[in-house]
Amino acid sequence: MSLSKLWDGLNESFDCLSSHFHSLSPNTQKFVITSAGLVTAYFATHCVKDYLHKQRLHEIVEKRQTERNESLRRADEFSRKITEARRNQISNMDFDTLLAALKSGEVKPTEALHTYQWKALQAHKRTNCITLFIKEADDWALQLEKSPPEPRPPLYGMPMSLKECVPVKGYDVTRGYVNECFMPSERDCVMVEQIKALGGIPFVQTNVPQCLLAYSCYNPIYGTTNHQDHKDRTSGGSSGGESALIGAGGSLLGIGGDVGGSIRFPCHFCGIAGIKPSHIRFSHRGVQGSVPGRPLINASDGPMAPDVHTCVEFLKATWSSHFIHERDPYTAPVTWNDKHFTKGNHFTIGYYLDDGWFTPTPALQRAVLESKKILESQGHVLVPFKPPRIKEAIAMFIGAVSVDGGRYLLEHIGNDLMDPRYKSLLGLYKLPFFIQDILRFLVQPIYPRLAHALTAMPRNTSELRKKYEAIEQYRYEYIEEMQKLGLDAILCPVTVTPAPHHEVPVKLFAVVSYTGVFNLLDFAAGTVPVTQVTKADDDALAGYPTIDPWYRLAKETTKGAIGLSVGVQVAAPPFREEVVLRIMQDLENHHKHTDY
Ligand SMILES: CCCCCCCC/C=C\CCCCCCCC(=O)NCC(=O)O
Repeated sequence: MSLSKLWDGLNESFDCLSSHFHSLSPNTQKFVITSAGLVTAYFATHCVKDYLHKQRLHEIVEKRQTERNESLRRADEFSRKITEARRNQISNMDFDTLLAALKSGEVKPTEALHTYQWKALQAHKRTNCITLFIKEADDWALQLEKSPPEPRPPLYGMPMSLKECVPVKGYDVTRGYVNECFMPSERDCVMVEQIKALGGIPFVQTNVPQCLLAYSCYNPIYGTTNHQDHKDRTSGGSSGGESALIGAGGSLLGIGGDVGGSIRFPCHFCGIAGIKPSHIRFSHRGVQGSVPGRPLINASDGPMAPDVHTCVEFLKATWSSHFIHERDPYTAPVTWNDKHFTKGNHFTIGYYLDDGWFTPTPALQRAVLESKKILESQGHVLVPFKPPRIKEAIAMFIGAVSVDGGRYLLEHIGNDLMDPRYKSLLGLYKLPFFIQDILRFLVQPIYPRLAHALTAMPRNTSELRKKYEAIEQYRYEYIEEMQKLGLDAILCPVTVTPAPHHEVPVKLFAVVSYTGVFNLLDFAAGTVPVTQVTKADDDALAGYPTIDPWYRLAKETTKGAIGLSVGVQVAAPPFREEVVLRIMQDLENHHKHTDY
């Protein structure tokens, strides 16, 4: 339609309305004018309020960025308190060597701290992984130096990094929301209390995606964190600041959190190791996840490190006493079980390459097959395992994190500055249920998996109760399948792709079937790097399915990913964390002696 035609049309409509208006009685005319005025005033007030709110949020971001720059500057200044030669010397130490040097007094806690402040800054330049340095760390290190030389606590002087949502007194837990800036935690969470009691020094907080329910890493306060070697790819999420920092050498040990894979995705993407214990082995007092009120999908904190061995040492130390249970009686009083971890133990392990819901790209399947062979060569018994009803399990997972139909996320992101990349996901949540039903009907023939995801959210309390009942049943069904085969643990892919491009994860949420199932089951689940994407894997992508937009996206983002790290996932029922770690350690030991 040409502009002049449009103009003529508008004029005609206006004339028509105007003649109708003049034919009305004076009182009705007054009523129409007043109502129009009120409606206009309402919308104008709303727009102004919204504008002022956004302005205030931008000011908060600016203030926080100034504070962050000052925090980085200060850390840089402190990191220069030791000579470059000494720093290089400490820098080259692995976890065991540094810990031994700290305990023997060969390295002082302040020296270790200054070295890691410097290394973290270098990692930050590559990845944008740091939110704030913890300025009290210097005092804590000095206090440790002044403490009597014996007995040295197990993590004496070891600098440790924390995902931003692990509460530290005096520091925010923003979860990437601007609205939650400048609301510092009033006390340390139990994990931080324990780290300090063990002699560890929390020294830096790391970036997360806004809302935490994502395996990418960007938010409007601190920006986007990238993979240490590929700016255009994500370091993962939601513990993506941790994986980038550790992957780039800026920390030897960090704490992440996991509700659907937030430790395992980033470890796999960045080529490091990590484990999410079952939630009953760590306290969650004061710890906020993406969405509160998930009785059957709980948050699990856990260690992330360059290697499995460091995770083991950390967990041995934290579970060496009843420290956690004494502070939080809702946790189980279970200490480290060395019998399960003993070297040479042989386990029966169920394995699968494909969960039947989302076929992994070639490198991720190869990683499982090669790990199977390695574990067999070490005396473990590997048997094929078909995880039960994964299609239903993913719907249970989505339903359990969206018990309110996504309201909590919509309200929090809707009232904040939003990264536009979240639009598509929030768009789905925004749709009223009857539109979701229509959409489901329309997409069923071409995109049946999305249609299935659209059935996942409970619509009333009765459906919610049924959802919880279904999860309880699923847990026992899964355990029974394992018991029938005499399985101690499961070996499977971590997800579907290696580190994807930043914008992919929020669209490709369906891959959470591989990680989310173990949150649903509350199993211990960890990730260890075992290989890298090869040219042959890239070529094999030609045969990868393209039957729906999710598959096409997975294929597209995996193209050209040669050299990217690939991990495998190991999982076992609650209180079998040590079994998971033993298997991960066996894989790691094999790779230590053979370059992959
Ligand atoms: C109308 C249907 C809408 C479906 C919307 C799907 C909602 C999200 C479901 C899955 C998200 C998958 C990403 C999970 C990544 C890891 C999340 C995690 O562990 N976060 C930590 C935390 O929550 O604290």
